[in-house]
Amino acid sequence: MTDLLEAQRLSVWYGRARVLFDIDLRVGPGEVVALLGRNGAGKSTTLAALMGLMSRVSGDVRLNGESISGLPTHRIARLGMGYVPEDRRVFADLTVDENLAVGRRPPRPGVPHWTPDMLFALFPNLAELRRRRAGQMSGGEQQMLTIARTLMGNPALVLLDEPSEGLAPRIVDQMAEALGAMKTQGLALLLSEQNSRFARSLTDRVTVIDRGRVRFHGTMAELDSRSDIRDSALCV
Ligand SMILES: Nc1ncnc2c1ncn2[C@@H]1O[C@H](COP(=O)(O)OP(=O)(O)OP(=O)(O)O)[C@@H](O)[C@H]1O
Repeated sequence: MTDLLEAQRLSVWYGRARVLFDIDLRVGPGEVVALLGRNGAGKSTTLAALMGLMSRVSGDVRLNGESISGLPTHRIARLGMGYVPEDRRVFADLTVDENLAVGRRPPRPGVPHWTPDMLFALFPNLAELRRRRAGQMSGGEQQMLTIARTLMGNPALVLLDEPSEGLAPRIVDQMAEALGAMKTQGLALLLSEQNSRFARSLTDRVTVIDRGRVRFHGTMAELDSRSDIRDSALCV
């Protein structure tokens, strides 16, 4: 079966400094893949490069078998890739309902078609705040709204950069539950995290990067038996 997302030999430079070295990565349809690594390992840069946000890049990235290397971000989004960066991207002056309306795109064949009601079932907190301006919501609520708005675009795959970062423990549990429900709907996810605790129950495969290089590809169970990788490349 064709992978939904496949990156081969992805390399990125910030100016003259190379920060990613030939990263290979793949996500199958409906699969959840965790990109793990310490602070500064290159997770955010990898996701930004996949989304077409980095200017100095080499390698090949394919979505549904078609090359998206060099395409501008809005074209990649239109082809079905959603992106939730680490810093929340809500329209602060717009209400929750209005933020969702801004994200709305036509349904896409073969992938979940999200409606506001489905999203409010996924994120019950947002249902109670429909008329609240996003700028007046907590960080966790804004994070949920960013994800919900991304889902309104009916993506086939969502890249999530450290979705549990900075959230209160109770909200982290809600986030993990929501990601599980997204997976159940058939959505593929590529999420970056510093450690393997969050979302481990929904992760099908793991890629560990360290100083811009892939150190490990495999299942969570295989990673659990690799104390060398966990000790040297992860925060545990
Ligand atoms: N704008 C930038 N200019 C120069 N170097 C950068 C820039 N952003 C990141 N880097 C460097 O690129 C490398 C990878 O950073 P990146 O943010 O991708 O790591 P990360 O694994 O996502 O870490 P974090 O958990 O802190 O987000 C680091 O060495 C970082 O210092």
